[in-house]
Amino acid sequence: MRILVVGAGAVGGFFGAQLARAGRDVTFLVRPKRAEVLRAEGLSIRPFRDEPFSHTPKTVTADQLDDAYDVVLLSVKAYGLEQVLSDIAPAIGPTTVILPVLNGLRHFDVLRERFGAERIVGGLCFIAAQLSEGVIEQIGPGAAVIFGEFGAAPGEPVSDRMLALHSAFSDAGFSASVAPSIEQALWQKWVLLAAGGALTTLLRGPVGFIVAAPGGADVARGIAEESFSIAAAAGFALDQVARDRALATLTEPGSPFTTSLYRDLAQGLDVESEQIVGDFVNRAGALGVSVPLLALAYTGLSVYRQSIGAA
Ligand SMILES: NC(=O)C1=CN([C@@H]2O[C@H](COP(=O)(O)OP(=O)(O)OC[C@H]3O[C@@H](n4cnc5c(N)ncnc54)[C@H](OP(=O)(O)O)[C@@H]3O)[C@@H](O)[C@H]2O)C=CC1
Ligand SMILES: CC(C)(CO)C(=O)C(=O)O
Repeated sequence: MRILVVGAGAVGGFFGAQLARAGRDVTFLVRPKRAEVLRAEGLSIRPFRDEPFSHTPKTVTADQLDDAYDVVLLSVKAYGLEQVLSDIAPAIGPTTVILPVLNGLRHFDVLRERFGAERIVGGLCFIAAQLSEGVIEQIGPGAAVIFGEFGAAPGEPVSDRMLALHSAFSDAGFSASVAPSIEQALWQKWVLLAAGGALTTLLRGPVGFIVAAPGGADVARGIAEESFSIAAAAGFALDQVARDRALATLTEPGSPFTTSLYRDLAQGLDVESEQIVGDFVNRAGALGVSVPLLALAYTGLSVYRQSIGAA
């Protein structure tokens, strides 16, 4: 199975290098500058509490793409998606599966519109990683990619292409699984991410600092409850186990938990606030759910984007 990983940043670089190290046929679609760096230095990965490794990646730039791949793993930031739509077009054939692991949900409609719903599968990842000084560093435990066919119900037989994807992604240094319902899995992750992203960017620190500050744990619980309400109103209520797990993540004393949204903001970079928090808040409005804390966080992120000239 030929896999094209689009973007060799924190997420694409980590999962792509792990897949390549496990012997899978992986090519990275990168922009010319990144291609140059990768040619000179390779991809250096520092897994969390594990041996660092380097990989010499097979790379291609958009102008060199001339045939279809079996799987296109999309791992760019949301604000890079527009450009990617035209860049990847030559890689998309009649049976290509496009597996995006971007955060949020908006990109699925954009991809369906451009490449046809039949080529898009649901996907998400769990990892805490960053690219700094040329090294992709996994900064917390656990790495997982979860995927599934849209519309497949729990208990239904898994489609052949999901079985093939599962086999291609298995035993490669991270967890890979087919979700019983990818819609539910996407919402469950969105709740954790939007709540965690809103909380850590609003109060500007990791969960451990927030819950140790006066009123911090109340804000965390308030944001979690607002987030649970949006998912429930949208028809994707989290079960008690998932709620308890999310709440524990957002209120654990001493926890270093942040989010990619927070880490980007802390480094003065552009943030995916529209896709992660804005879309969430707007959906709450459309569903008649009151979310004052999430809305406040969204306002703060919008001010931040103006301050860095991104909006
Ligand atoms: N980092 C994390 O811990 C997690 C991130 N995510 C999500 O994963 C997605 C990717 O995030 P992340 O990996 O952190 O982001 P990064 O910014 O680290 O990586 C994105 C990469 O995409 C590349 N890129 C952008 N446009 C193109 C293009 N047209 N062609 C080829 N490459 C391109 C950039 O390359 P260039 O060098 O050319 O700019 C960059 O290396 C986001 O939606 C994020 O929210 C999800 C879970 C955890
Ligand atoms: C859910 C979480 C926090 C970890 O995968 C994430 O997706 C992110 O930081 O972007």
